[in-house]
Amino acid sequence: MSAKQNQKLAERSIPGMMNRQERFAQTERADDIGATLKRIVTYFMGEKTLAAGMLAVVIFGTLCGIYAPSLQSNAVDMIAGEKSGVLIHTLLLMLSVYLLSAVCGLLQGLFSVRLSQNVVKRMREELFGKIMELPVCYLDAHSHGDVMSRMTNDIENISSTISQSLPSLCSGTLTIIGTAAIMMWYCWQLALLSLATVFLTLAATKILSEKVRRFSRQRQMLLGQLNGTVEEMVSGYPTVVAYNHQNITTEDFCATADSLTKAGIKTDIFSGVMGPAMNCISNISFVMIAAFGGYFSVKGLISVGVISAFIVYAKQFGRPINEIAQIYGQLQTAIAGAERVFAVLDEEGEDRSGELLAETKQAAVTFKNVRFSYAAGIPVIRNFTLTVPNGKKVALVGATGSGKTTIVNLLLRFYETESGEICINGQNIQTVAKSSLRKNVAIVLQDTVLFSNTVRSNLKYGNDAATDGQIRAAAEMSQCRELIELLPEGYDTELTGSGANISQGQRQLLAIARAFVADPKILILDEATSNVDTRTEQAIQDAMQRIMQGRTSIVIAHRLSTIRDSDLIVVMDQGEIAESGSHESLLAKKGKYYELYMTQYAGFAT
Ligand SMILES: Nc1ncnc2c1ncn2[C@@H]1O[C@H](COP(=O)(O)OP(=O)(O)OP(=O)(O)O)[C@@H](O)[C@H]1O
Repeated sequence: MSAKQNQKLAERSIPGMMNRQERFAQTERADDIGATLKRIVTYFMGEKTLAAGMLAVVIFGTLCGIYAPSLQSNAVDMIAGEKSGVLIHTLLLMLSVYLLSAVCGLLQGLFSVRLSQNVVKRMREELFGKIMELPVCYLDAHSHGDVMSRMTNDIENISSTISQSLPSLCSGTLTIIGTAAIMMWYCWQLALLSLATVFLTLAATKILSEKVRRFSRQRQMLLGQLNGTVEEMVSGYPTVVAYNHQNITTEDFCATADSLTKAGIKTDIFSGVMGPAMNCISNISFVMIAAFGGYFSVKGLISVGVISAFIVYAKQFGRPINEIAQIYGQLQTAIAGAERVFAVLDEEGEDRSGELLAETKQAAVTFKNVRFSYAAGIPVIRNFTLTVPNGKKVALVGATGSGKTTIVNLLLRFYETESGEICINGQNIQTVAKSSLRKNVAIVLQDTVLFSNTVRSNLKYGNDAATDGQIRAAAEMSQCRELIELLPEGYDTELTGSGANISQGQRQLLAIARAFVADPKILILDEATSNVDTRTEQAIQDAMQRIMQGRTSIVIAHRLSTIRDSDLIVVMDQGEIAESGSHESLLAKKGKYYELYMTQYAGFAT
C-alpha cells in the first residue's frame, strides 16, 4: 500500500473503516483482567522448566524467610532465660537460613529475567508474525505509530513488569499466607490485630489502583497517538516544511504531549502515593503490636521472644503487601499493554488458502461486473467490466478519486470484491491463493518503497532466486546499470532510510528494475506524477516501455505519451467506466476523455 493511500485514509473518516477502529477502541477499554492474566500465564506454561525452577526457589526462599524469625524468638528466649538450649547452635542455624534465603533471592532474580526475556521474545515474534499476516486494510485503518507502539512500548512494559514484579508477587503471596499462619499459631489475638490492618491496606490499594489503571491506560493510548504523529511527521517532513506546517504540527504535538504529561503525572502520583500510604498503615500496626504484645507478655500469655518474632513477622507481613500494592500499578500498565498486544494478535490474518494460479505464459485479465465499497453502502467501484488481453497495455485515466487505485487493490486482493468477478485466464482470483496471485503480478507504485538493505537485496525482493546475471540484465533494461555502478559500493551499496540516500528518480528506476527481476506475467504501474529531471524522466519512460513490452499491463497513467501508446484507454468516472477506446477515437467522441485531455494534457508535450 502506498504512502499516498495511507495518507488518504488518514484524512478520511469512513464509516466502514471506523467500525474497525471502534472495534479496536473497544478492546482498549476491555476490562477483562482475569482473561488477560490467564492468557499471559499460557506464555509461561511454554517455559515450564524455567517457571518451575523459579517457583521452587521462591517457595524455598520464602519458607526460609518465615522460619528465621522463629529461630530469633528462640534465641531471645534463651538469652532472657525463658528457654534452655545451646544459643550458638541456634544462632548458626539462623545465619544459615538467612544466607539460604539470600541465595534464593539471587536465583529468583536470574530465573525471572530469563523467563521474562523468553516470554517477551515469543510475544514479540508472534506479534511481528501477526502484523505480517494482517490484511492491507488493517494497516490502512490504524495509525502506524500506534501499531509500532504496541510492538515496542507495550511489549517492553510487559517484559519489565514480568521480570520485576512476578517474583515479588509469588514470594509476597506466599509470605503473606505463611506469616499469617505462623502468627496465628503463636498468638491468635495479636495475629488478628495485625490482620485487621490488612483490610485497611486492601481498601486503600483498591481505591488507588483503580485510579492508576485508568490513567495509565490513558497514558498508553496517548503515547501511541504521539508516536503516530512523530512517525507521520518524520516520514512526511518535506511536506510539513513545504506547507509551513511546522507551527501547527508542533502545536498539535504539544497538545497531545500536554495530555500525555497530565496522564503521566496522575498515574505516577497515584502509584507513588501507594507506597507511603501502605507504610503508614504498617507502622500503625507496629505500634499496636508493641502495646498489646507487652500487655499479653505481662499477663504471661506470650514470651518476650514471641514479641520480638511478632515484630519481625508484622514487618514481614506488611512488606509484601506494600510491594504488591506498589507493583499493582505497574501490573495494571502491563495488563493494559498486554490487552493492546492481544488485540492485534486476535485480529484475523489474511486468508492465504486457495489454489495455484495455472502455469501458462499467457495472462489475460478480465473484470466482470465488479462492485466494491470500502464502507458499506457507499460503492466506489460499480459495474466495472473490462478485458485486458494477454500482452496488451491498458491505461486507466480519470479524475482523482474515480477509483483507479481501487481497481489495482482489487486485482491484488488487498480488498475483496463485493460482487462480480476478476479472472486471470478465466480463473477466478477468489479461488487463487493470494501468494500465488501476487507472485504473478508486480507493481511499480508512484511512491516508490525501497527497503533499508543493499541495492542487490532490493532488486531481488520479488525473486529471491535471481542470479547476479539476471539482476544486471534487469538493471540494464531499466536504465539503471550506470547509476548503480556509480554508487560507492555498486550493487552492495546500502540504501538507508528506505532509499532516502538516492534521488526520487533513481528510486523509481530501481523499482522498475525490481519488477524486471520479478518478471511477472501481469504488471501494474502507477505512473509517477512527480517531476524528475528530463534525462531521468526519459530514462524512466524508456524503462517503463521496455518492461511493459509484451506483458499484460495496467497503467494508472498520468503522461500523455503513456496513454497514447496504450492499446486501450479506459476513462473512469465515479467508479464506472465512462468511455474506452483509442486516443483518437475517444478524442473524436468529444466526451469525458476529450474534457480530460483538454484540461490536463492539451498544450503539454509529454
Ligand atoms: N482505503 C480506502 N478506504 C476507504 N476509502 C477509500 C480508500 N481508498 C480510496 N478510497 C475512496 O475510494 C474512492 C476511489 O479512490 P481511488 O484511490 O481508487 O481513486 P483514484 O482514481 O486512484 O484517485 P487518484 O487519482 O487520486 O489516485 C475515493 O472516493 C476514495 O476516497
